[in-house]
Amino acid sequence: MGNVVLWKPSPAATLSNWFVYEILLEAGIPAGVIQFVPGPAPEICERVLANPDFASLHFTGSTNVFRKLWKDIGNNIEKYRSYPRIVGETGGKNFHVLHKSLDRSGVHNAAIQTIRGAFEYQGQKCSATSRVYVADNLLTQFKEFLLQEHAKISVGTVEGWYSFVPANFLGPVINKAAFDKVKSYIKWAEDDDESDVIAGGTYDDSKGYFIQPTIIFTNNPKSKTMVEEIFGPVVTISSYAADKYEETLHLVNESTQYALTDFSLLLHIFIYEGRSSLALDPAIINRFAKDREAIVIGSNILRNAAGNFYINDKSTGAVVGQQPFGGGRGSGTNDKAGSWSLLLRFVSARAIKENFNEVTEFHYPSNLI
Ligand SMILES: NC(=O)c1ccc[n+]([C@@H]2O[C@H](COP(=O)([O-])OP(=O)(O)OC[C@H]3O[C@@H](n4cnc5c(N)ncnc54)[C@H](O)[C@@H]3O)[C@@H](O)[C@H]2O)c1
Ligand SMILES: N[C@@H](CCC=O)C(=O)O
Repeated sequence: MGNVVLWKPSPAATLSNWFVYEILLEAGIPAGVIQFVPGPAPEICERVLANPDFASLHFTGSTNVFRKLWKDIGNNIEKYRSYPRIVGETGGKNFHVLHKSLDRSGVHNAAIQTIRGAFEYQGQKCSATSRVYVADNLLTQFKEFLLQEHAKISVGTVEGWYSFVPANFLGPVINKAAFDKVKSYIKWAEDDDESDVIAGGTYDDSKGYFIQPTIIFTNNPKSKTMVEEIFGPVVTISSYAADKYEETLHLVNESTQYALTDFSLLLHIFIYEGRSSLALDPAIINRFAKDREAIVIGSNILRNAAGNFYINDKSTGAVVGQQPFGGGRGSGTNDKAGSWSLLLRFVSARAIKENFNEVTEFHYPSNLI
C-alpha cells in the first residue's frame, strides 16, 4: 500500500520489538518504510501528532492513554493535511459465564479454561480472563476444581522459553509499575468485607516482580476487582442464582466499560456436538436444544459486550493473523487486527474518471453528460 510507518515500541518491550523489526527487514521490507523510534512516549507522540503529515494512529495499549492521544489529535485537527484515521486496541475485562447445565466434566473444563485464561502470561493479556460468573448450583464444584488446578501452577523464572517448554507456568510481571498496580488490587481485596482471597495473594519483588496467581471470591458482582482492568494474574469469581441467567447476562453487559472478549458459556454443546449418538438419543437432543437456546440468549444480550465472542472456550487464544481480533466500547475501535478490513482503515481511496466527450451546451438534467 506504500504507507510509511513510525513504529514506537513500548519502553517495556523495546528489545522484542526490535527483533521483530529486524526480521521484517530481513524479509525484504525496504529500508525506511518502517522507522523504528524507541524513546520517551509523550515527547515522541507530541512531535508526531503536531506534524501536518500525520495521517493515522494504530495504538495498542491502555484505554486512558488512547483517549488522551485521541484528544491530542482532535486539538491539532486544523494542522493536518488530512483527517487522521485512528485505530485503537485497548483494555479488557474479559469474562466467563458458567451456565447451570454444566455437568461435572464441563465444570472441570471450565476450571482449566479459567486457569489458562487468567494466568497464562501472568494475565498480562488484553484478553485475560478477569471475572467469572458461576451459576450457584455449580459453585462448590467449580471452586474445588479451580483450587485443585491452581495448586499445580509453578511460578518462577522464564528460563526454558527459548525452546518453548518453560520450566514454570508463570514468570514475573513485566515491571515495577505492573507489580505495584496488581499488588494494590490484592491488598484492596484483602481489606474488602465482601471479598475473599481464596488462592495466591502473595508477592515478592526481592528478585524480579513475582506475583502468585490469585483467585478472589466476591459477594459483590460489581466490586472493584470485578469491573476494573488489572492486567495481571488475578481473577475474581462471583456466583449468581442459577434461575437468574438472563438478569446476570445484563449485569455482565453493563458492569464494565470494556467489550473485548468472551462469553465462554462452557455448556454441554461442545461435548455433545461431536457425538454420533446425538441423532439417536432424545434426551441429548432435548438437552442440546435447551443449551443452544441459552447460547442464543447469551449471544443476543451480550451482542455488544465482546468483540470476540467465544462459545465453550476461554477468553484468550485469538491467533491474530488467522482470526480477526478486537473489541468495542472502552476496548477499542473494533477494527479487527489480523483482518483485511483493518488495512482499509489506512487507505485513502481515489476514484478516477476520464471523459472522452466534448460538451457543447448546458442544460438539466446535467448529470447525463
Ligand atoms: N486490545 C488489544 O488488542 C490489546 C493488546 C495488548 C494490550 N492491550 C492493552 O494494553 C494495556 C497494557 O499495556 P501497557 O501497559 O503497555 O499500556 P500503556 O497504555 O501504558 O502503553 C502503551 C503504549 O502507549 C505508550 N504511552 C504511554 N503513555 C503515553 C503517553 N502519555 N503518550 C503517548 N504514548 C504513551 C507507551 O509507551 C506504550 O508504547 C492494557 O490495558 C491491555 O489491555 C490491548
Ligand atoms: N493473542 C491474544 C490476542 C491478541 C492480543 O494482543 C489472545 O490470546 O487472545
